[in-house]
Amino acid sequence: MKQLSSNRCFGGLQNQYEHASGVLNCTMQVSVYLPPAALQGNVVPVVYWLSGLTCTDQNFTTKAGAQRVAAELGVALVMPDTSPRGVGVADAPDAAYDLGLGAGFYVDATQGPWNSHYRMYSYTVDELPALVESALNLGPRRAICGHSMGGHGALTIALRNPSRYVSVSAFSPIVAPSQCPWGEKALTAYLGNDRSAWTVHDTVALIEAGAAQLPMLVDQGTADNFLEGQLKTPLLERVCKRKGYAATIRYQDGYDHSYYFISTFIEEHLRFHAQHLNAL
Ligand SMILES: N[C@@H](CCC(=O)N[C@@H](CSC=O)C(=O)NCC(=O)O)C(=O)O
Repeated sequence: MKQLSSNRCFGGLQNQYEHASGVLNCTMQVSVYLPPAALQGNVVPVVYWLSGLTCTDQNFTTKAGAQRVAAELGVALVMPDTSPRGVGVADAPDAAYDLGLGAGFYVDATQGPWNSHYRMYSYTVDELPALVESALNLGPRRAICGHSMGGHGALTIALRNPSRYVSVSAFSPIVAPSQCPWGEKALTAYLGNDRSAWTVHDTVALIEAGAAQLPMLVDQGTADNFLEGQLKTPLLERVCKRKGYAATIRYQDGYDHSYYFISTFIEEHLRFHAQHLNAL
């Protein structure tokens, strides 16, 4: 990994790196916060953060204000980009914000022209942790968290890989991409028309199918413009109740979809993850 920048932050370091990705077939950027404990030579656990539509590795890094609590708790934060990038990487024909660049949806595309680069599921689950954790001496204890499209990514990735993550949390996640316009558009493009291929990338469908329990926290703002049409949190509440899945799902009064919401509650999410990361 080539270091692009490094800034002292709450006694730790906020770094940005560039690396070649064999899985995505392009060069990627990733931001990493190293808490003071890591700089003192301790092997610290990691919270992976997955961002939403239009984001890069920089949105959460610069807007969420997560570093102060990560420093206190002694956890590293890893913030990847949301899609492959660069020359030859396909984008939506109309440069739409909800498909292509900035909108990888954390799936491995099987359909052209996306399938030569868009493999964000394998990148997030396998390639990135292997690279970052060995290069920076982090882990192996991990938690995963995300927002909106990234909340969908965090939930589906954790549900499919419960042995790799001790806990999962999400802000305003797309809980059922098979049942909303953002998800239907992206999953059709990346995975094709056969909806049976979509179910492993749909939180509600995974829980319906009996996914293993792991500690799960979800926060959703009541003033979020996307709640009714895209995020559909009640579908998650209903499937959890029906299947006896013990998730904590909270509605936060008056909060919208923005990083102001995330910055308000990120401390609670990091403390939730630290409780499980340190229990091992
Ligand atoms: N431009 C779009 C909406 C884009 C948007 O709100 N992106 C969110 C994530 S939405 C779900 O994945 C985001 O995180 N934006 C970056 C930020 O820094 O706020 C529209 O106008 O509808």
